[in-house]
Formats: sequence, structure tokens, C-alpha cells
Amino acid sequence: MGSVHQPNLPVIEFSVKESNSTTSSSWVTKGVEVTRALEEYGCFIATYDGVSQELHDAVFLASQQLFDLPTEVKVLNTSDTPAHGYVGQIPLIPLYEGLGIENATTTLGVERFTKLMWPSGKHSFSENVLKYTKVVAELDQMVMRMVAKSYGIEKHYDSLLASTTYLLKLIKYRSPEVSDRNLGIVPHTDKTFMSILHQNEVKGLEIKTKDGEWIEVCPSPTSFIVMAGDACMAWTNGKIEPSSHRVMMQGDADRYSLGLFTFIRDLKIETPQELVDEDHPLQYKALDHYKYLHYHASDEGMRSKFPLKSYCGV
Ligand SMILES: O=C(O)CCC(=O)C(=O)O
Ligand SMILES: [Fe+2]
Repeated sequence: MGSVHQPNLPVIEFSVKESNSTTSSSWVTKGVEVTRALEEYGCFIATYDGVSQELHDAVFLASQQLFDLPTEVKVLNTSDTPAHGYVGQIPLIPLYEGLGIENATTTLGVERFTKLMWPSGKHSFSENVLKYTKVVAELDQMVMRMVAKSYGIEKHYDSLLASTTYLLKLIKYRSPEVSDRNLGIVPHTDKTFMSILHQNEVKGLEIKTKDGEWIEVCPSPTSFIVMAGDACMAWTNGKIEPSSHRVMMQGDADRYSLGLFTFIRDLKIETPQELVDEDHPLQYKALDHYKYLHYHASDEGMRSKFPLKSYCGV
């Protein structure tokens, strides 16, 4: 190892204060930086002051309490959409357990979930989760507005934003026993529009660069991994390509992570004309995001090496 070159992901600083200064020159410059990072790596590290240390600790504690519930309770979290409900006890990835909260930036969505898990109520869970999702959704919207502005497609982003829904995925990886493989989650790209990941103090997330190297992402309470999903690739005519990532577990501590995922509902995702020309012909037909999620979970979709292309490639 020793001299092996370890590339780093770009780190870009964000502040809640910035979300309204969308015309300042520093905002525009940052937008160019963000877009370049997404084009080059499919993701970047955002440092963000929106989640205080206190809120960080509170949501990870809430997550721990959630996973401590009996399996019979956790499986009550079902969904019509693949991988949006409870996922666990999968032989290929025995360390992994995930629970999804749909409409996670709304009081209704979060309270519905809380009631399902704690029928007699657990106000602190709803309160902290909602605080977290709202402030991280602001980061998502800042990033996407910057990308849209730098491509000159802001008005198209406005209509996408109006149809954006947020799924909060709470994830636990138990520490591997001697007989376990240490694979936490298999290499994959996200089927989302965008994903924002956050991990507790236990590392494990690895991201593959275009050169095929795996980069470890160091956990920090103020760092978020902003990552493009397949739907973003279709929207940007392939300019932004999602990165493959996986989780590898080591040591004897359990790992908790949070993913705030965006999906586009009730609107077909169409590549803006501004991104299509003779040198950049249209790559993807208009995409129904939820139908794509079902396709991806079908036998045909699972067999496909590149499901986005087999589903809606031109
Ligand atoms: O746990 C992590 O850090 C990554 C989770 C992930 O990649 C996913 O849920 O799609
Ligand atoms: Fe992922």
C-alpha cells in the first residue's frame, strides 16, 4: 500500500444562511464547483452547519431506539414502492437493516411512521426526525438550484421541485461476527434523483471513482455526502453520472447511517431542451420515476447491467 495514491472527494462548504442569496457571485461560483464535482465524481462532500451537534446526536439516538424495537414491529413498515419499507434479514447482506419514512419532510408522513412503530406515541422521535429532514432538504434544494442555474435550466428545476418527495432511510449495519463477510451493502448506484447520506462515527461507506478506485468516506457530524441518482442522470442527459458505492464493515461497533432520498412523483422527468444539441443527442426518454423503481425491482430490471438505459434509453 504505502505510496498508493488515495484520491479525495471534493469538499464544498454550505451554510443555511446562503439559501436565499442565489444571485450573489460567490453563490454562482459555488454552483459551478458543485456541478463540476458531480460531473467528475457523481458525488461530493458537503460540510453543512444546518444540523447542530445536538440534533445530530438526537437523530442517531432516535435511530438506535428504532432499530432496538422487535422485528415484528419493524416489519409493519411496508410500502407499495420497492425498498421504501422495512428491509432486513437478507442472506446476501445479513448485516443490513433499513427502514424508510415516506413524505419525511411532512408532519403527516413522520407522525404516521412514528405511530406505526410506537402506537402509544414517541414525540421526541417525530420532532427530531422532522427537524433533521427539513434542514437537510434545504441542502438538497440549494445544491439542485445551483446545478440548475449553472446549466441554465432553473425554470425546469422549479417544476421538478414542486413534484419532489423525500424518503428518509434509517439504516443499521450490525458489526460482523467472525463467520460473517464484512460486506454491509453491495456496490450499487442509487435509483433516486438525489441522495444525501450521513453516517455516525463508524466509517464504512466507500465510493468508486471513474478510475475504479474505492475511496473511504470519513464520518464527521458536519459532513454530508451529496450523491446523484439514476433519475438525475436521465434529467441531465447523462452529464451527471451516479457513482457506485458500497459499505464495508470492520471492528465491533454497529454502524448507523441516514439517507435523505428524493423522488419525483406525478411528473415525468424530461431532459430539458437546453441540454440537447447535435453533439449531445437525447439519451433518455421521459421517465416516470416510480414506474422505474418497480422496473428496477422486477426480474428483468434486476438482470439488467444498466437498468436506466434498458428502461428508458433512446
Ligand atoms: O450506509 C450508507 O452510508 C450507504 C447507504 C446506501 O448506499 C443506500 O441506502 O443506498
Ligand atoms: Fe446507495
